[in-house]
Amino acid sequence: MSSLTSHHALPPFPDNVTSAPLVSVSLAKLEAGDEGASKAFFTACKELGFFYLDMLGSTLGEKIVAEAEELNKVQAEFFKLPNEVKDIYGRPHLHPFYAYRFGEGEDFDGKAIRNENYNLRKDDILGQCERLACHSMILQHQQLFERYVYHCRAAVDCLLEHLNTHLQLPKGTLAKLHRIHQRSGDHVRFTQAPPQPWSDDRATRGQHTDFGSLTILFNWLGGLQIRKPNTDEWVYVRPIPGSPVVNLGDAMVKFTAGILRSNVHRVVPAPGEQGGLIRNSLVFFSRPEDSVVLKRLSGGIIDAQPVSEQPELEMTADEWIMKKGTGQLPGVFTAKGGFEYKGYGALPATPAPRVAPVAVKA
Ligand SMILES: O=C(O)CCC(=O)C(=O)O
Ligand SMILES: [Fe+2]
Repeated sequence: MSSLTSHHALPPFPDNVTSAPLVSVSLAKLEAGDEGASKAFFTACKELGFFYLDMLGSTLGEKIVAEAEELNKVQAEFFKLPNEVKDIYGRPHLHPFYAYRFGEGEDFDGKAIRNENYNLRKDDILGQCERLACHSMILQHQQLFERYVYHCRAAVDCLLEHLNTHLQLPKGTLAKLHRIHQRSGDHVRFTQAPPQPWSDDRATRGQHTDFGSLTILFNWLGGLQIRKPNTDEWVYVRPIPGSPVVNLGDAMVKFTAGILRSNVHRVVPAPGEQGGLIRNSLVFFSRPEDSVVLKRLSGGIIDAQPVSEQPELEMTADEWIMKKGTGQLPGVFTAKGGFEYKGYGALPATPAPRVAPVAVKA
């Protein structure tokens, strides 16, 4: 596998930092319906909401790994474009969310730097909407993007099917909420952070849960941290060649009334020697279809989850993404059916559009 990835060309992730206890789940085994792998996967989705998806030995998985390596080169090329060129594709003028964006920082010498990301939506890539303007170098790699989207979605569909089974939902329940050819907030994200000193402020502001369903994240360097459940302890996630990190987002918590976990995480400078390098990560976010209302599903083991008297924010996936993605819903949404606002500033002034009873994790 090491020849399939470029990790060997980078300084190693240090051994002297505590790393996150992510289990490894084999995609090949899940594809083959292996019961042990499926159980371990479901446990990881409930307990941590993060795991490694080992792509080795899966034809689909190895394609995804090879394509991620190619896209990693494309993103390095994209971020090298002059700032004024990248700004053409920036938010909010191009789009409030599916666009280029940067936050300002300082390098070790106090020089201004950009921490950048660029969201490319699935519906643009697959020609399912009027395409947002993008640079010609993105268009030159159209086929690669298309293959990547189809392949990541095939892996996501496999995971959703296993979840569907464990949740004892009617066959195809989750699949029907995530049809690839319907409009949704699925997107590919390029990210880049230059070497920079630790900043408490940036670390705190960066804490988040993902908004959607399942995220497939390729890391080449450390820097991703997760907060261990029920603690204030942050631990680094060690990058493993050929095994992207998969995590669950808010939608899965809402659909399952808190059975599944969307864990808080953040990105900080890579530890050790790796901290001297530009850090890129490549993210594929899957989301429910735009028109799906984010609320608990009926059926299977979800029906046994308690219902709280507290009102729940209830809106479509599209509304949720746009509000969360543009800072209108501060705070994180984790496993207990509610927001955590601590440390995230003031609550939004206007209440959310609709309310419904909230489900609280047992
Ligand atoms: O860069 C990373 O490792 C994680 C990025 C992330 O959490 C996100 O973009 O939501
Ligand atoms: Fe994230």
